[in-house]
Amino acid sequence: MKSNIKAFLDLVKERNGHEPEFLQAVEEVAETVIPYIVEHDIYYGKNILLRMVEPERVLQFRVCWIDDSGEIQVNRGYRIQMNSAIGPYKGGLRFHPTVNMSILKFLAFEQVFKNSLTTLPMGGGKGGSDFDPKGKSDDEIMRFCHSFMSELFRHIGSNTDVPAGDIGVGGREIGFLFGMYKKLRNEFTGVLTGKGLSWGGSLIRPEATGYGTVYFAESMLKTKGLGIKGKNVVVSGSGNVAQYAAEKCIQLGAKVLTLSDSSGYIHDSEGIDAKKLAYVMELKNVKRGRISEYVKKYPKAKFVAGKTPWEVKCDIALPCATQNELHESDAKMLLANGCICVSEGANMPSTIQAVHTFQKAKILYAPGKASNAGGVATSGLEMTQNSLRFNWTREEVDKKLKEIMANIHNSCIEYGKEKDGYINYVKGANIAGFVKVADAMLAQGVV
Ligand SMILES: NC(=O)C1=CN([C@@H]2O[C@H](COP(=O)(O)OP(=O)(O)OC[C@H]3O[C@@H](n4cnc5c(N)ncnc54)[C@H](O)[C@@H]3O)[C@@H](O)[C@H]2O)C=CC1
Ligand SMILES: O=C(O)CCC(=O)C(=O)O
Repeated sequence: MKSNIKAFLDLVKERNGHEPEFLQAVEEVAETVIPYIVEHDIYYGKNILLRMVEPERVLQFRVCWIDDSGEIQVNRGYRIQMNSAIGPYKGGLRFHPTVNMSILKFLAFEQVFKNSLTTLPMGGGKGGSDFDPKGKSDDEIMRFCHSFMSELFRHIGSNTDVPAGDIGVGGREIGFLFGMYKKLRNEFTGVLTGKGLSWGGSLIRPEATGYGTVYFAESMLKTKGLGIKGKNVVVSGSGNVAQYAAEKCIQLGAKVLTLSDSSGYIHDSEGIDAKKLAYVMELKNVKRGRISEYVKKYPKAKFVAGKTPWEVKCDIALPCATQNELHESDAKMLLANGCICVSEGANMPSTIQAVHTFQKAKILYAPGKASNAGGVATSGLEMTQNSLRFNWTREEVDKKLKEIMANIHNSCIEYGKEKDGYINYVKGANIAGFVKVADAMLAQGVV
């Protein structure tokens, strides 16, 4: 078995050697899916995984825009259309200076499995730009988004490819992108999700990724007869996913101790309550400030510069910032401090070594493609509402989100339960995600 995995990874490495994040995401899937393929004749010998690691289409384009001082800026725009076997390409756009082909291909690859797990008819894609929104005026953001869409509009559509937000792309950016798409196409369709409520958005979409991550943690804890109430929770990040993960933890009676950004983390040993979280939301979403400012407002809290929050003692860890933010040494520290549950809000926040450390200790560990799927699932619900030209209530969407997260948890148990009863959520998510896409690819032939 090991030689099958190695031979496959060597081939992928040969073609994509300069893309470390993509190779990491592929390795994590290959470790569990290749043994499954070898044991199942219908998938064996058909190079299905080899087909799945090759994007159906890769788009790269120039994005020129004029900054507030009148200077012409040039960025790179991308869209990776990874797999459309079970539905139109679907996945977010990331605007961050670190964006490159490796990062977007890893995200698009993960998205294929994640979207399949939701049970909704969505293929996988991802895109974005190396544009850095930090420090830009609203006008500059608008000019950039308009320019970005003036090329992307040719390649997307409500039945072709439906982008949404990710790091650096929230409601403001989706608005500007939608405005330009509508102008160029002269049509009002659900081509993007994460839209404002008055122009086609869904209730709960902003909350969905963070809420879903906590619902998934609840399901995992339940397998041990435990709950979230009264637990100490460490959250990384302070953006969309982190904010709503923290909000749901607070609502369920847990104590949220930390939040972070790329400059460091804040530790509030008294707990971040709803009022303090409202301050963070204003700070991050309106003033677009740094998390370190929290300690000026709440001086009993401390700011730890240049570090991640994994050194803080907790029961539950929710990594909600970015890829590879949790290393093997962090995993060991979390275990030594008594952490029993890790539910990933971010995409691939734990390194492969950190994942193996959690699994060896047999704690509850969920990979992002399962635990953060609530965001894209609710995007799927937004697409449905757009097609129906109808809006569901907050309660209806939240109920559907809870059901979807529970179904994903059940799929992980179905495909990931080991002989000794340990639930390997990585194996479960990878195989359950793979089966649906692979079956569709087999049915559609070699295309
Ligand atoms: N927005 C969504 O619906 C979904 C997002 N995700 C993932 O969740 C993660 C966070 O995304 P959002 O909250 O949407 O983005 P955001 O732009 O709202 O927030 C990103 C957060 O990550 C922090 N961050 C970024 N780079 C960092 C670094 N190098 N070190 C420490 N912190 C860093 C930022 O300071 C910010 O707090 C990403 O991995 C994203 O791919 C996953 C599923 C859906
Ligand atoms: O809602 C979407 O389509 C995008 C969500 C996303 O980018 C993700 O799940 O990582």
